[in-house]
Amino acid sequence: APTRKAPKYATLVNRQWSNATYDFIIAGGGIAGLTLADRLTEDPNVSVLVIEAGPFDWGQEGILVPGIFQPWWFFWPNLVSTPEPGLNNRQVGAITGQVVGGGSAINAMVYVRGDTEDYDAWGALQEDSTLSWNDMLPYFLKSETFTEPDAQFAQDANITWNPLVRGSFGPVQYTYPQHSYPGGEVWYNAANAVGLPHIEDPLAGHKAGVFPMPSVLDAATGTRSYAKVNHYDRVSAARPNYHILPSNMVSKVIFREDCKTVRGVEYVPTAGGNATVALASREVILAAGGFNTPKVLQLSGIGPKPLLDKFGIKVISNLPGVGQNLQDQPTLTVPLTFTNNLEPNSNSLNTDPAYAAEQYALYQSDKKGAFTVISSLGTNIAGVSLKQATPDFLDIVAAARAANPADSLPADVDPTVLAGYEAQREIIISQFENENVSVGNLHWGTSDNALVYHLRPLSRGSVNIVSTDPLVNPEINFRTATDPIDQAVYTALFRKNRELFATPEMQALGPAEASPFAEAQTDAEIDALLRDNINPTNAHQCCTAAMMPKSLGGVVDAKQQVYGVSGLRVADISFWPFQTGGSPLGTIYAAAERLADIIKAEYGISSL
Ligand SMILES: Cc1cc2nc3c(=O)[nH]c(=O)nc-3n(C[C@H](O)[C@H](O)[C@H](O)COP(=O)(O)OP(=O)(O)OC[C@H]3O[C@@H](n4cnc5c(N)ncnc54)[C@H](O)[C@@H]3O)c2cc1C
Repeated sequence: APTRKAPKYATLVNRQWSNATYDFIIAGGGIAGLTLADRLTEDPNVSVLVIEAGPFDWGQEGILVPGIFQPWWFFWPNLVSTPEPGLNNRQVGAITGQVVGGGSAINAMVYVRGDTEDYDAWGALQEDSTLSWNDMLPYFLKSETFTEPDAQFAQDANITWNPLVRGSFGPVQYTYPQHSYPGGEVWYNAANAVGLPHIEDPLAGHKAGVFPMPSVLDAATGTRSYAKVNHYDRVSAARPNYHILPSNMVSKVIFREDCKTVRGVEYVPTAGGNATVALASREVILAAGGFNTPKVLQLSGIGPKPLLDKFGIKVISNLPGVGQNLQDQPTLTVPLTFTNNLEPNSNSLNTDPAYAAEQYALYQSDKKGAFTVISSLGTNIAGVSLKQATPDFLDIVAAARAANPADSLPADVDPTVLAGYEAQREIIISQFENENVSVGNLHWGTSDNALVYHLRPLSRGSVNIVSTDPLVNPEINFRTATDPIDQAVYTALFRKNRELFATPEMQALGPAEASPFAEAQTDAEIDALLRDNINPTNAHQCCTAAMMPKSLGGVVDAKQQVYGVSGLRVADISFWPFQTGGSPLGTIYAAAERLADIIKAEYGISSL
C-alpha cells in the first residue's frame, strides 16, 4: 500500500475547503467513528477526516457528572416515529446523539456486553466471518480499562468480577459508581428470592441474574468516559493527521465515473448552507448510527431500488436491506408508590437540598457518592431469561416456531429481507430456550418507578428517506409489538417484575403500582396496558445495514464492506444483524477496534 505524507492542517478543522483529500473520511464522530479514527491515525502517514453533524460539547456538568445527567443538550432534533401500528398509533420521540462523541456523550453509561451466543450467531450468519465471542473478547479487553472499586465497598455492594474478562490498558475507562442506596440491597435480595441469582461477572458472556451495573465512569476524575475524551482528546495533540469537522452533515457518498468506486463525500453545514466535497483516496467509512447510516446510504444510491426510484436517485447498488431490520430494546416504566420506602433513594437529590449539597461536596472532594450514579438510575439490574420469567416459556417457544415469519413483516417485504429475518428469528427463538440467555432486564432505581426492558424483539421496523434533502430526517417506523410473540415475552417480564415486588423483602417497603397499571391483571389487560405504555426505544436503534449475505438481505460483508461498491464500509451499530442481550456501547467500541485491525491489515497501516 502506498504511504503518503499527512497534510499539515490544524488538527481541529473548523473551516471548509473543496476537494480536501484524506486517506479515510469517516461520516459520524460517535463511538465507532472516533474509535476508528484514533486507531487509523496511529500511523502518522495516514490522514483521517471525521465529519460530525453535531458540535463539540463545552464540558458542561450535565454531560460529565453522572448525577447531573442532562442528555437533552445533544438530542438529534425533531426525530419522531411514524404512528406506531403495534402501539395504538402512538408517535414517539426517537433519540440519538448529535455531538462529537455521539451517543457516548449523552448515554446512561451502563456497560454490559452481550451474550456469547449473540456474537457466535452473528458470525455464523455471515459467510467467511470469523466473528464470535472468542474473536470479540480480545477487542473488548483492548478497548477498555477497568478500575477496581474499593474492596470494602465492593463487598458491601455485591460487586464481584472476573479479572480475566476485564481490560487494563484500553482508552475506555470504567468502574462502578461509588454509591449504593439502601433500597438497592432490598431489591437485590428480592431478585435472588425470585430465582435471579447473583452473577459473578456480567461481562463474561452471560447475565441471567442480578448484578451491580458497571459504568463508563473514569474513577480518577469521577466523570463520564466518552469517545470524544477517550478516542480524540487523549491523542489529538500529537496527531496532526486526525481532523474533526464538527457541525457538518455528510449528505452523500460520491463515486468515480465507474459508479462503483468511492471518491469521497459531499457534506453540508448542519445549520444549512452550501455543499462541499471532500475526497478519500482510500475509503469512506459510515459511522453515523442506526438511523443516519441507512439514510446516507439511501441518499447515495445504495438501498432498495423502489425507494430510490421514488425519489429519482440513481441506483448505485440495489440493496433491499438498507434501512430495514430496525430493532431497539423497548422499555416500560412502571409507576410506583410506596408507604415505607427507604431514604435516601434516587429521588433524594431532587427532594432533599441538604442531602444534595452534602453529596455534591463528597463528589467534589472524593469522587464518591450519589453524583457518581446517573440520576434516576440505581446501581443494580437483573437480566432475565425466558425460563426465569415464566414456567410456560416452552409454550412461547412453540408459538413462535408455529407462526409464519412473513406475517411479522410488511406485505411488500423483499424476499431476501424475509429470508434474513427467518434466519435471525430461528436464532432468537433458540435463545428463548436457553436458560443462560437474557430476554429482558428488570431495574428499580429505588424511587418511584421500575423499568422492564425487552432485549430481543422479533418485531422489525424500518428507516427510509422521505426527501432528497440531507437535512430532512428519515421516516422511522419501529413497528414495536407488531409480532405477537413480543407481547407474550413482555407480558412474562412484566409479571416477573410483579413477582419481585410481591416478595416479603419488597413488601416491607409498601410498594403499589399506580393506576392504570395496578388494574391490569389478565393477559388481555396487560397486553392492552403494554400497547398504551411501551416506549419503543431505549435509544439502542440498530441493525439497519446488517452484516449478512446479500441473499439474506444483508448490506455489508464479513469485512463490513458495502455490497456492490468498493471503498465503503459501515462501522457503527447499523452493521449488527440483531440486538445482543447487553447494552450496546461496549460492543460498538470493541467491534470498531476489530474493524480497525481488519482495515490496517488490508492497507499495511502500522499501529503504535
Ligand atoms: C440518551 C441515551 C442513553 C443511552 N444509554 C445507554 C447506556 O446506558 N448504555 C449503552 O450501552 N448504550 C446506551 N445508549 C446507546 C449508545 O449510546 C448507542 O448505541 C451508541 O452511541 C451508538 O454508537 P454508534 O457509533 O453506532 O453511533 P453514535 O454514537 O450515535 O454516533 C453517530 C454519530 O454520527 C453523527 N451523524 C449522524 N448522521 C451524520 C451525518 N450524515 N454526517 C455526519 N455525522 C452524522 C451523529 O451526530 C453522531 O454523533 C444510549 C443512547 C442515548 C442517546
